[in-house]
Amino acid sequence: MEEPDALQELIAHFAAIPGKKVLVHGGGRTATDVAGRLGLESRMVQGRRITDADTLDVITMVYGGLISRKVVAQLQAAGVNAVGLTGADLNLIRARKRPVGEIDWGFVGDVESVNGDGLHALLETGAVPVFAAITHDGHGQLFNTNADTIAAELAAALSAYYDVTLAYCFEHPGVMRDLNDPNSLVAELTSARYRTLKDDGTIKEGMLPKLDNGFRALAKGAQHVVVCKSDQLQFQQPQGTWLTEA
Ligand SMILES: Nc1ncnc2c1ncn2[C@@H]1O[C@H](COP(=O)(O)OP(=O)(O)O)[C@@H](O)[C@H]1O
Ligand SMILES: CC(=O)N[C@@H](CCC(=O)OP(=O)(O)O)C(=O)O
Repeated sequence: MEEPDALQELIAHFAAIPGKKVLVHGGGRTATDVAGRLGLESRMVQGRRITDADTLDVITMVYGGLISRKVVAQLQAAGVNAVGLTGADLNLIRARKRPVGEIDWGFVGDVESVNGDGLHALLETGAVPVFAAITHDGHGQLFNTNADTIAAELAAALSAYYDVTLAYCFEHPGVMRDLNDPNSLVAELTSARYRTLKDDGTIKEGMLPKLDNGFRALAKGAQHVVVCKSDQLQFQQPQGTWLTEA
């Protein structure tokens, strides 16, 4: 979403999806860039950003401001009636501070609950919610929360109202056996196969939170989970990697 051309393409494909839809975005690269320009160093541990008070201000401005507004404006230009939200809006996503163990992540929140009724009511008005990766605790504290996790929690909550497909989009056709071979797509991924491919190093880095969250969403009721390229989004049966529980 942080490359203008890729964003334009994603917007066009997202706009073409029939039915009700929700978009979740991060913006970690831009947050790191803006923080650096303000003299703040960014530190990631286990893929999560250590978020002190200054960093929380930056991510609130970048995800909830700059990126959210740009995405909403481009969706409006594509004919999608988008509304930009954080988890604090309409009390949609509550979280609690990630407990301090060996590491204190600062203002990083783990999702506690999703206001499914509120989100369902919003979707039924015809609005298309666009979520920044920000949650709140209900007592005035905002949190930085991983975007893949938010998408999984929203998909699970919405599965009580709709037949939900959770799609994780990125630059490859899906989970690959070899990232340099475009013909090595893993079309179907069971949790057992995931463990094997993780253990032998085939699946790593940024793909791990997508798949961990994807399998959790399936276990919590989401009907379908796919990892794919954004150009597959408009198809009813996108090509990509479909997660299955067995
Ligand atoms: N087996 C795999 N198949 C596809 N992508 C993989 C695999 N293993 C690791 N990855 C990496 O996961 C990345 C996706 O995660 P990431 O870039 O962190 O996503 P985002 O920033 O959109 O959350 C890909 O760019 C790719 O480099
Ligand atoms: C707690 C935590 O790490 N939050 C992420 C939220 C952004 C995200 O998840 O999205 P991208 O991967 O697209 O940046 C972060 O600040 O990087």
